[in-house]
Amino acid sequence: MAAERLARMIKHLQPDQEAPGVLSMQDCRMQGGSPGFKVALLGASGGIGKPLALLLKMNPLVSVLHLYDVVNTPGVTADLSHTDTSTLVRGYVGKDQLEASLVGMDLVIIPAGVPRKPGMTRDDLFNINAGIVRTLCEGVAKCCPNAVVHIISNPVNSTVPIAAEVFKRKGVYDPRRLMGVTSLDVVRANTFVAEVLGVDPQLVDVPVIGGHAGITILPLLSQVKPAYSFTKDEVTYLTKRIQNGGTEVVEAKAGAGSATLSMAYAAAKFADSTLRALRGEAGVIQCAFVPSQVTDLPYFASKVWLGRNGVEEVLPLGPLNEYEREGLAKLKMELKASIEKGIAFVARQQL
Ligand SMILES: NC(=O)C1=CN([C@@H]2O[C@H](COP(=O)(O)OP(=O)(O)OC[C@H]3O[C@@H](n4cnc5c(N)ncnc54)[C@H](O)[C@@H]3O)[C@@H](O)[C@H]2O)C=CC1
Ligand SMILES: O=C([O-])CC(=O)C(=O)O
Repeated sequence: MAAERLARMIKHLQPDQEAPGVLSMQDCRMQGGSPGFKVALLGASGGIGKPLALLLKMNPLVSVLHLYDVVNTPGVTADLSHTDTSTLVRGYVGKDQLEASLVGMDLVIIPAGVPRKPGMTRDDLFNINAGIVRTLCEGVAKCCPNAVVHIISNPVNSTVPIAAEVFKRKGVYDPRRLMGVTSLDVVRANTFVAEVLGVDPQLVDVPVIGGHAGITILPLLSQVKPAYSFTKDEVTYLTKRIQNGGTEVVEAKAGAGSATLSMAYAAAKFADSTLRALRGEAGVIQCAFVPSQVTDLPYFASKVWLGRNGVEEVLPLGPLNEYEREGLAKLKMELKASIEKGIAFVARQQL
């Protein structure tokens, strides 16, 4: 049988090396294995990284998965490589291996960086995470400048502008290929709205716009699907709970970090949508924090149409009610400051 013949040809695969003198896993794929995308996960040993790596390895669209971190990727990779899905997983550890982890990648997902503890804002993470995102994006610019990049590291409202400025400085910027991951806000909104409506959350779709911190997270409950007319109290409760979802988890974890499992779930869904769109599937629409012209801010989260090139079109916000218009007016000042902080950070750097 073909599968047995291939199995005999692959004697033993170490995470980072192909067995000498036998067909490489890549060769085997070229002889009939499932084609797919090459995905790198930077920050793969962390609270988000590990479950996200598992979910990506279970995705048939991912043919090669590179796990990069400054610690522990050999163990994570060895463990994950024993799961019987066809995705080839390789591990890379330490900054000397960053470039090798990035060469040839189609999609790079970045959850590297420190998480919040109770009492902190996402902006309190800026001083550490800004430099991490900058360095990782320099690697992307050098080794896989055409890759789509998903930024998870907080504060997303600043780290996405940081990534963009790095790519601009390196001459590889394509706004269609840079996305801040805000899908957890949508996942939370769907869950909390479904609780109020008493329906399956999989049937609910709430667009969430703005950014990814506090009041910059603005659910558009007037556009919920299936259509529903919430009371004023329901709108206030749901909006605050969605805006506070991250803090709710940070407080419950009491110093042990922030959302990891729900974030991995949301990131895996967003990655799957992106890959389906890159493959040519029509009609893929998700919310993301992207370079945008739908408001007067240069970056904004809203529904985007994903396609073969990444973001094909940033969709208009649609009709907002008075509560949402007020929320939008309030969030813009905070979001503007966070965006400018990211841009100013890169302007001060020698890249
Ligand atoms: N966009 C969103 O909706 C969400 C964003 N986050 C953010 O994601 C980030 C990661 O969160 P967790 O996984 O819980 O944190 P964690 O501390 O568990 O894991 C972070 C990982 O990044 C690694 N790392 C640190 N510096 C690195 C570098 N220079 N290169 C590569 N890897 C590096 C660490 O070794 C660690 O394994 C945080 O900034 C957090 O605020 C968290 C939840 C939701
Ligand atoms: O709240 C945090 O620090 C992590 C995060 O972004 C979220 O859970 O939405």
